[in-house]
Amino acid sequence: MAEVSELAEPYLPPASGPRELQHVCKDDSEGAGQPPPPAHQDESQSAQERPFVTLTYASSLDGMISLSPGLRTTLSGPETKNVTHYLRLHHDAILIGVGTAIPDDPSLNCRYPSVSLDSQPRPVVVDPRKRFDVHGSKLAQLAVQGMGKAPWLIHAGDRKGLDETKELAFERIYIDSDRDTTSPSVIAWPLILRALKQKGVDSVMIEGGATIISTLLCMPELVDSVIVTIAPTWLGQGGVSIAPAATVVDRERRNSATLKQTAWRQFGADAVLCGRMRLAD
Ligand SMILES: NC(=O)C1=CN([C@@H]2O[C@H](COP(=O)(O)OP(=O)(O)OC[C@H]3O[C@@H](n4cnc5c(N)ncnc54)[C@H](O)[C@@H]3O)[C@@H](O)[C@H]2O)C=CC1
Ligand SMILES: Nc1nc(O)c(N)c(N[C@@H]2O[C@H](COP(=O)(O)O)[C@@H](O)[C@H]2O)n1
Repeated sequence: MAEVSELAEPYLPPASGPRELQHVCKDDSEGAGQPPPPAHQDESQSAQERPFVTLTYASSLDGMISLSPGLRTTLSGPETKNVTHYLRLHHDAILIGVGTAIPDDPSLNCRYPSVSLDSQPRPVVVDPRKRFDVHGSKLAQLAVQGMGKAPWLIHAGDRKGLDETKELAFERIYIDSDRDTTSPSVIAWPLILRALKQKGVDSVMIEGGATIISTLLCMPELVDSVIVTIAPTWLGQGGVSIAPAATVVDRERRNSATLKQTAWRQFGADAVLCGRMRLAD
């Protein structure tokens, strides 16, 4: 536990404890080896209107997060799964997309012994068109058993016409779709994050899947920390990879996303990389 907190604490939401950086691998990249600034150091408008956002996932050495679309794939060993539970305990909410919720049927709770329901994170599923059958899900089951908070389901829809629907085991939240896109089921991320903030969520850990992580890596202004487990294995072609959209400036390819203030540590056979998003020049 001490090793996890030594590595992760500087990258956690502000209320989560002291922020001193240790165990940093020195390299030549910007900020490596330097203590990262306190969370939300530049208090921009967006930082106040949204929760602290951590992106986290487990990746293979070929940048894959599952063997094939919709196939739950274990990459983290027990030691790094423990890191995930530590991180879950330090966030108000855990968010995934419906593309993960349907195949994985996840629990999304912190499975440390004797964690009270009050300290459990709120599971949130972005499911614009209500594809997820929450009634039979593990999330609803855990909520009824008092082992996790009732999940929130985010749907695309006109808030004026549809009130929030609350049930014992889950709650539906409707957010207008993004008027800037042609798809009626795409919700702008600032609106999703603002809705969470308005409902009292001060920190959210976004665990996947590939679509959501890849999208948010292209929105560094919305992301405070990135924590990636790297497992010493290759999943092979045909897997689901994390790959932000290509960036082309003046017809030249540029890196799409880069971390700064990185810190690494080994847990079992896996490495855990922590960093902050470098904003585009
Ligand atoms: N190794 C790891 O750490 C993890 C692996 N996974 C794996 O990832 C795979 C799933 O990835 P994906 O299929 O990409 O699914 P995803 O979980 O990223 O969900 C994508 C779906 O979420 C909804 N969505 C996303 N952004 C939205 C927005 N802005 N507005 C409205 N709706 C939005 C859409 O319905 C979209 O089809 C699974 O195989 C799962 O096992 C998932 C999480 C973590
Ligand atoms: N940290 C991590 N390592 C892996 O190897 C994974 N496959 C995932 N997946 C994410 O964790 C969710 C499952 O959580 P529960 O154990 O059911 O609580 C899954 O839905 C992905 O978001 N994560």
